[in-house]
Amino acid sequence: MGSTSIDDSEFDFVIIGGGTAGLALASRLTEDKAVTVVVLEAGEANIGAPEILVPGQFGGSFMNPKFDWAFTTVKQKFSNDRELVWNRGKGLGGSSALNFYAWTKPPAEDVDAIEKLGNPGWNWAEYIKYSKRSETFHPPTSPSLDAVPQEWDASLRGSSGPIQTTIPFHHHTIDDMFLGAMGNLGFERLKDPYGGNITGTWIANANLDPKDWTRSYATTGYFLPVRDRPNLTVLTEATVARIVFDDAEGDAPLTARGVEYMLKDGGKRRVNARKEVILSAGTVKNPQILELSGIGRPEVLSKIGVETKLELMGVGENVQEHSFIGMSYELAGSPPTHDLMRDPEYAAEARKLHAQGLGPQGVGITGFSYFPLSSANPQEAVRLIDGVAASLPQDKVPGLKEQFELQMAALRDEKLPDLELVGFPGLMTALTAPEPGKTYVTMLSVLNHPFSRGTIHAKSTDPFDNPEIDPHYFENDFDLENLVQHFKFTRKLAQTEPFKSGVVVETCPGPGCTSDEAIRDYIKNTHTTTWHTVGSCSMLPKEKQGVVDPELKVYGTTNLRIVDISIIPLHIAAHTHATAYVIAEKAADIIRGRK
Ligand SMILES: Cc1cc2nc3c(=O)[nH]c(=O)nc-3n(C[C@H](O)[C@H](O)[C@H](O)COP(=O)(O)OP(=O)(O)OC[C@H]3O[C@@H](n4cnc5c(N)ncnc54)[C@H](O)[C@@H]3O)c2cc1C
Repeated sequence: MGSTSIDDSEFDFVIIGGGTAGLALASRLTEDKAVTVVVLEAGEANIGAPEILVPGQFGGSFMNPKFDWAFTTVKQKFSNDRELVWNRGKGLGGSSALNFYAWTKPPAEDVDAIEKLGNPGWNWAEYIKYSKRSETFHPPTSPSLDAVPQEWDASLRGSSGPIQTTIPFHHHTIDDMFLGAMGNLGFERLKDPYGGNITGTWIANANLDPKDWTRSYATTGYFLPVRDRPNLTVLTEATVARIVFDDAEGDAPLTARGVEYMLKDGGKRRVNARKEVILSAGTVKNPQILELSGIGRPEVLSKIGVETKLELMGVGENVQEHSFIGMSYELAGSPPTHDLMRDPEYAAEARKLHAQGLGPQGVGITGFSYFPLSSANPQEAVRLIDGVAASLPQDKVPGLKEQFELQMAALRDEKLPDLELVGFPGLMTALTAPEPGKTYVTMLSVLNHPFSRGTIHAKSTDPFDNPEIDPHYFENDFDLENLVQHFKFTRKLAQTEPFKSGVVVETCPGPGCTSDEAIRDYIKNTHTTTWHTVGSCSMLPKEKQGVVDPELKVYGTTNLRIVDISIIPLHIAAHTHATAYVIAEKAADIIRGRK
């Protein structure tokens, strides 16, 4: 790892972005000693940083430029003109260094839908094969197992992959309340949600290494064990400005020869690619890098004064975003939660205990539930589903019709989830301040399959100028109405035992928020990114506004691929960390000709 010593040198593969997928891919490609790889990462190495490694600090490094890009969206017309902050991981490991440790996988149908959109080989069977390759699951043992009684199906888990996963040892009272009340409302408790069925309630695993209860992520799992390979070079604080192509005659495909990158001091450098350039800079930055390289929508490129080398209408389009709202409740009897960390003495003691593999720092977000709209409110589900079917702009954008058909089929399928509810052990809503000595639960409602589509485009030729992010939140009314149903369902849950006796009062938004208009306003004023944005470089047929083909190659190029979650063309009901590794593992096989 270094900073400036690779000027003008040549590598077989140049990977842009040392994040989740980028590092995983670099590690797999350099298993072949004959292949050389360089990874260029805009952020710092951050190796050994306690802000990354020690769990239980959810959001603790948000807005810190060492760890967080802290992007902002443009004003959101349907969210009361708010500009939302989008935290995304910066530095080695990317967002895997910043995330909240929830290790989840999608329903099989969501992955199969990606194949149905024109991507042979991107299905559940392949997903599970590559997901197993990326992980080592550590079954909990006593005393963890006594604290959180669990069943699991070992056949669904990996046993020798780089990312360590387990069940956090800290037991939450709120999980008993939440999952107990869901059970009393008739929702099934799943033995193991990692086999393609997630509908029901369950305890999630976390990407924690039980050896010392620290974060297992792309850096510790994929990079550090191989950092001394002579064929792997990783350069940090190197911001890629653009990909450099050979001049192509007429409509001949473009061949990438290397990339230009900028050092912190503004110095411009170049590195060359013998075989391929691979873009793994994430959903937000990939479209900007393509556009600065002359690939994208001509009207976007001409606006910023970049000559169009390759017209590709899908670049920066089809952006899909999970968004969530929280509803907070004060807990009866103040059982321990993350809230106690606000007390400096308690936090210091927690850090000491963590060093011994004990205490609340090992806390995870574990109580999860996914369920269809119809089981939240059958009458409203019919009304809303019929309403959205009638409202969809079927032919406006190429490729959307097929996506919406799959989304409608999923909405009408009473076995598939449309709602996600997660129990966060602590106050995670911003409108009310926590009171000393009191503890809280925040029920998080997550929109998984939005119908609104956003855009992300470069707004200047300066690679340090972040792109214009416009997620078009709630442009399709169904997305808002779906969250209204989430909200009402959470109120019903709070009236169900044992949740009911476990809480004193709803603190946010509070019992005064009752009319549909007030609920909508609360959602618009408080919803936030769930940090899982996909789609800006969708894997779809080119005429459907695809950017990459099923081999992840950018249309109209001979040797430029995209490998990260930006290629997901239709959002999945899962947090996206595990899926980023699936994409990288599969990409490695595609590139090595082993698929
Ligand atoms: C706050 C937060 C919480 C989350 N919580 C969870 C969770 O609990 N569970 C879960 O499953 N998922 C979670 N996620 C989502 C998950 O972590 C991400 O979806 C996943 O890590 C994305 O991987 P990626 O490879 O697509 O992008 P990233 O990991 O973001 O990698 C992109 C990399 O490219 C670098 N880069 C960008 N531009 C340039 C450039 N011009 N030059 C060089 N390098 C560049 C970035 O710095 C970054 O390192 C969370 C994400 C965040 C941000």
